[in-house]
Amino acid sequence: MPHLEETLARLAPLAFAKGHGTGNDFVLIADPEAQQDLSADEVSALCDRHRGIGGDGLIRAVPTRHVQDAQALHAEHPEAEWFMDYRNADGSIAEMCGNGVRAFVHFLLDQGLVELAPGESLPIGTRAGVKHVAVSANGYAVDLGPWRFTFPVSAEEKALDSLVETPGIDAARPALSVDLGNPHTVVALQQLAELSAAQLTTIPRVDPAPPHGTNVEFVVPAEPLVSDGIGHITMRVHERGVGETQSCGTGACAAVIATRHWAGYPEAEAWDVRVPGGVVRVKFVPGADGAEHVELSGPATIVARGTVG
Ligand SMILES: N[C@@H](CCC[C@H](N)C(=O)O)C(=O)O
Repeated sequence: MPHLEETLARLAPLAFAKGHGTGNDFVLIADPEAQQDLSADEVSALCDRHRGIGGDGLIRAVPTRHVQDAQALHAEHPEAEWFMDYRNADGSIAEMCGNGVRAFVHFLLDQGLVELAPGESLPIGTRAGVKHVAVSANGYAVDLGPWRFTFPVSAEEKALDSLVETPGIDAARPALSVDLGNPHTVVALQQLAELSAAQLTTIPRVDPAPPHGTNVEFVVPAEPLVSDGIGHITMRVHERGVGETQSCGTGACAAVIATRHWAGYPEAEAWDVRVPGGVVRVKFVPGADGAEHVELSGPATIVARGTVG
């Protein structure tokens, strides 16, 4: 791998913004002419926290029509003008990012690349299909579409499909896998003290190992789980391709999906997920396709704009 400083120097002058959603932070790049298809080394250099800009991921805003592996999506959904090209901090590609897609729309608005009237939603192309993002009371809400258990589970089963070993947690714990376009493995813990004790500086060992890796969420349900119609859980996450992050939007949805299943589908109009970086809200909404969709909402902020070099 070339020296990090040389990699960054070659990219100069590259305009970027830095943003986050509940502390899940991103380097954001506008690429309207599709001239910045960055290599894994370039992404990890930009995301380096000591010698780069720093971020859990990098998001390139590129017109969908210019993205080679999104041609089918573009043909089917020409309305999704902008594509969220999401990369983890290590340069790997991820299919979806819930906090990222809110930051992405905030960035498009900030750069004057789109307009979003109150009550309207903006269709965004992603590797997990088209997602609609609208302004919400707490920032932005994204319809992440239908979700599924990675392995089929009946509503009656309190299913657990894998075991997760984590330093700081005494024994391997059972977990449930959820697919939100990207992979998740949710581990239920009983106590907040156990959640704090988990050491997430190394990758939790998931057995059987998911073929493309996974994001691992550790979740503690509140007692009572639902109060005043709102479900409450606390979560920490180890993200694939990154490490522990302050928040993970798709992870929060996976954690709610698993918790609701384990709890026998209690009535709740929404779920608040407390993460180290704040709170995101998860709702189940009927989709136009007849399937149950999961909606994520929360803040998105731009903290800086600059140029590499
Ligand atoms: N932080 C994101 C998820 C980012 C991608 C993830 N690390 C993966 O590899 O699947 C979110 O807010 O959803």
